[in-house]
Amino acid sequence: MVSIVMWFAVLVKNSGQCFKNQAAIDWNLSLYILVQATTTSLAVGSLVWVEDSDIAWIDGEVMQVNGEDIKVLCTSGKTVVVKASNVYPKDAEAPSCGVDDMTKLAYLHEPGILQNLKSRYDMNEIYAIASNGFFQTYTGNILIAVNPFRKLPHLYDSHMMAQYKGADFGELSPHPFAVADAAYRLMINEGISQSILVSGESGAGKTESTKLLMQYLAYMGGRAAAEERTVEQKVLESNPVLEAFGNAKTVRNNNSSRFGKFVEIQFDPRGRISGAAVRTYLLERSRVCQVSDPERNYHCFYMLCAAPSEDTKRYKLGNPRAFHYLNQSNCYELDGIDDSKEYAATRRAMDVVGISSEEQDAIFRVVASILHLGNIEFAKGKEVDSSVPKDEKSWFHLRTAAELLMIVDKINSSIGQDSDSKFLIGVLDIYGFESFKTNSFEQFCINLTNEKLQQHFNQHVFKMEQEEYTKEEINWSYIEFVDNQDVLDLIEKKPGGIIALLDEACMFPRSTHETFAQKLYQTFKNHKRFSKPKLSRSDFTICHYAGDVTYQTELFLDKNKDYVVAEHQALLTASKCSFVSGLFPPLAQESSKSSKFSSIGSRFKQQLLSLLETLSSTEPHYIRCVKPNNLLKPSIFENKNVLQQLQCGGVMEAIRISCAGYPTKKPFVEFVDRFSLLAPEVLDGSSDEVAACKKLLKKVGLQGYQVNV
Ligand SMILES: Nc1ncnc2c1ncn2[C@@H]1O[C@H](COP(=O)(O)OP(=O)(O)OP(=O)(O)O)[C@@H](O)[C@H]1O
Repeated sequence: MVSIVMWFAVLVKNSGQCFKNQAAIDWNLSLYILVQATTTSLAVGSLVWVEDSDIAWIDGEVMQVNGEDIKVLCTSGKTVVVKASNVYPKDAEAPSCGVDDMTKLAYLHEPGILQNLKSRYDMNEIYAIASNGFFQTYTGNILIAVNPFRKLPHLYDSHMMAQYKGADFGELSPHPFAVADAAYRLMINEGISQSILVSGESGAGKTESTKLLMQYLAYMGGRAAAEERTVEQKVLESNPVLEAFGNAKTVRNNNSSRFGKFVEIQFDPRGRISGAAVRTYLLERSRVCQVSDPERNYHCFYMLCAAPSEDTKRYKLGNPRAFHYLNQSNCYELDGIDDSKEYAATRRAMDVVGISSEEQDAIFRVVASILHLGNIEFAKGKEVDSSVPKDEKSWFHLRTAAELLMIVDKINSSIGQDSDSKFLIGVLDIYGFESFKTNSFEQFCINLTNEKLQQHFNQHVFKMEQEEYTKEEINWSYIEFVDNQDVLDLIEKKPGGIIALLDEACMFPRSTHETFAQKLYQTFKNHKRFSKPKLSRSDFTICHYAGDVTYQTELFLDKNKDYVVAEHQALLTASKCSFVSGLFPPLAQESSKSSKFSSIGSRFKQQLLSLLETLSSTEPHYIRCVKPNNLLKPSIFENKNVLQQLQCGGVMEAIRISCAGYPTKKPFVEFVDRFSLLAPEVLDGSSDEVAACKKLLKKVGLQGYQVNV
């Protein structure tokens, strides 16, 4: 028998005190118990989980206990001997269909969570709650959404929205509607702005979840149809417009958003939508000029090529195969998608959003020009090192170039912001943590975002736990706050952080990625979150909260530089098309040399700062999207893949934080039910559940529990 260390903390919540605005959840006595099991007993016959190289965790039965060595017969038939510290107890009573709220699991550990998600997924139950949120406010909960890769329309129809309206969180199955509903009601009842942070890797389902949240918020905050387009219609229709210009087929997702976005929905005091704003982050610009097989460029290019003939004639377009920016890849069509229909739908959505037909024409003219620009070939010029466009056609096309996502400005001005709005619900759809074989500047920025959001999450959860324990007079002094400030300092401290050093390198003409890497090695040689991989001359590794990532610096300098060549700027500013000239307003004359330098890294850092400021004034809710397989197919749940995403999404870290406190909560009555067999005499009928719990705990002689009544 291995040592038993168990903590029991029995908390009592006085009825009414915690559920101010909640009527339906009947916590009756409002009592619950927090139980922390740091290690558990292992005896012959115990059911356990052991690590497995193929499927991450496999279950089995303990055959022999030999000190620290445990012999386990796995369900696969093989026998393994493992260290006791690597063995986790399996709950023999866990329902085979899983539980929708994982805080109800008897053991809140990695294999238990994985098993629960898998059993649910096998039954098309794609949502589950992880991490014990805070019942007082319903914030801090994490909804896990596993991509079904199949249509489940019954989950999202108007009947479903009606069901979630007004239902208490936890009363119905976990769902994005439940999260949106909780956020909406908290906003109305408490007058506090809310945010819903949706993250996950590419193809995990962030955009789909975001759309569901927006759909629900529009349903709750919509007004009766007026003669004009309503704000919520505009907000919803901004999605297809953004997708047309900012989404593309990649190997990981046929409709991948190549930018992050924060949609801020503003409400009036009566809870009706009164305005909205979209903020976007880090559009992948390089895709416009460079696409690799079998990916596609942004959808809008193919749509325009498939437009009705009067439009294609006007824009002098035709077969996408004729354009260099599209024919670098052999993929032109998408399964089940008709680009000509998408073109019409995008035009309709632009109408709804309030983009006039002249503006639409200007936008599509720019899109067409980009395709033509890509076909310009250059010939050697007369002067040394110079080149000239090969022919007249090329000169014509050179006058029109633009940056696509400026469309966002148009959407924002058209939807309109409500400057009087006191509260808002923000929905953040942002790329999750990324770690590939090669990681460049984009991954660096994405991972910085995730570090910042993780810190925000940690602080929030920790603060809430602290408040909860203080209220219950539970001693929490031993709970350590996990902080990742050191990684953030490493990346963004000014002066001296990686971004600052990168900016410095970009300003210095003789810098190369190698000199930049050398500078990093020198500066951070003793930093515990930084290392130089052996055998590499220019890579560096950061130890992120979600794991180590090695970055290749080759393109860091080029990708960080952000300027438009002065001559190009002048040319575009002079455009007779006001849409084009508006994209490149003239620069202020007096700007000094240093302020002229603008870097993507620093600008992104500022954007993040402002995002975090907004988020800090809100109560956060979390949705972690999980992609169960890389084949984008239904019914395949790859354990290792999922586990890695749970780690990267901070789910495991969140659970670790919870485990630092009291991870498992059970009502008193359940506790007595489950453990009274240890001392059946406590159920003598003379005492209530609280007293029975106390007697039980005393009887079994456990140390280290707290009872607060
Ligand atoms: N709830 C869902 N029901 C049915 N299918 C879904 C659901 N969520 C996602 N999918 C499928 O998965 C695809 C990818 O989802 P989505 O575009 O939302 O991913 P993403 O996380 O936003 O990816 P990226 O970061 O690449 O933009 C969708 O096009 C859809 O086919």
